[in-house]
Amino acid sequence: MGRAASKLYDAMGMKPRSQSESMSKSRHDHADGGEPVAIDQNYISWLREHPSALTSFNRMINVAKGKQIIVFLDYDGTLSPIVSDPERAFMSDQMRAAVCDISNCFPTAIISGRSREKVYDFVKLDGVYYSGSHGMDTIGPALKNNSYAKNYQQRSFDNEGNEFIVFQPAQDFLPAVKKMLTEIKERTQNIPGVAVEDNMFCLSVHYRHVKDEDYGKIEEEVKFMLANHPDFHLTRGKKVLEIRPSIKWNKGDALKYLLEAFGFHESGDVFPIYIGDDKTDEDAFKVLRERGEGYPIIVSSTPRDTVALYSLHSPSEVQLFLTRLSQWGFENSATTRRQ
Ligand SMILES: O=P(O)(O)OC[C@H]1O[C@H](O[C@H]2O[C@H](CO)[C@@H](O)[C@H](O)[C@H]2O)[C@H](O)[C@@H](O)[C@@H]1O
Repeated sequence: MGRAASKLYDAMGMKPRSQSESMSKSRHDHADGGEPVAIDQNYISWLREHPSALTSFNRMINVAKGKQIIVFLDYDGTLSPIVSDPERAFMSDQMRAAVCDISNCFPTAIISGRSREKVYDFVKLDGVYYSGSHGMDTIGPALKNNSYAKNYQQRSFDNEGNEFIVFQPAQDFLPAVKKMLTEIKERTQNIPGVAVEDNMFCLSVHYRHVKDEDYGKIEEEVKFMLANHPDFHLTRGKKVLEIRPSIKWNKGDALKYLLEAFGFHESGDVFPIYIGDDKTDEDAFKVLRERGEGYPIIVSSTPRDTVALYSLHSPSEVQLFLTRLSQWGFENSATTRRQ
């Protein structure tokens, strides 16, 4: 193990396991050439409050034993690294294999700010449930009765004849979103570097490639447009302004909806794991904290304000975590359930 890595673990009072050892090595191994390494003390302190889900793995499994594990994943920044072109946020084949293995062990859903179709195009796995538009467009298993508005749920069948439900609680907003898509494209077309992404029930206005001095113009245009659409509001993500319908529905509500659809509404027998990197994932972390169950995990390489209890440093660590979890799932298939 690298000198810096062992220093990090010493500082945290932890004895690294073999898997986390190799991951720490890639993060902190620059010291092996003899050069002094600056370890971010703030990150180390933050890690004490949000321990690595890899180093806490055995503790987690002890609590999860006998319960139904359900895995919820964000997409950008969690399953794929943040890249400069949103159209090229591809997932690696290794990550796809890890998610595929997980979905063969436990019910698995991906909840993203992107449109549901776009996430499916990136992930391309059929054994996974998808929720797009920050949870406003969710495919879940078909429960006979659930407590959600029937008029926003549509029953359907996949190619193998399995029944599922598409739940779109923001359906009434669709015509307005389409109009706003055209309007915001026109309003920002002369600002170099802007990219508008159609996420079906939400719109993303990306400014990653916009000059700092032009940022104000984008915000102004978005706010000007929103002034005429009081049913919508603005949220902020990573170099992106997001226009969303003002309904009380977010990734946390989608998580609750899916838990009920999986048959675990108010059940003490479930162990939901949610992994995400963005502000919008905090709503899902909150739900797990309020329910007092499961494992909210933030993906971050820097100290961040979060209600998540555990952390992973990067998508590569997410992959390690999923691989380790599915290995445990396969080895303990008698004590785990796959719906
Ligand atoms: O909920 P998520 O799956 O995390 O989606 C949130 C937004 O992610 C995407 O944008 C972010 O990732 C891009 C690719 O790495 C990056 O270029 C961009 O700057 C980030 O903001 C996606 O394009 C958005 O539509 C999602 O809302």
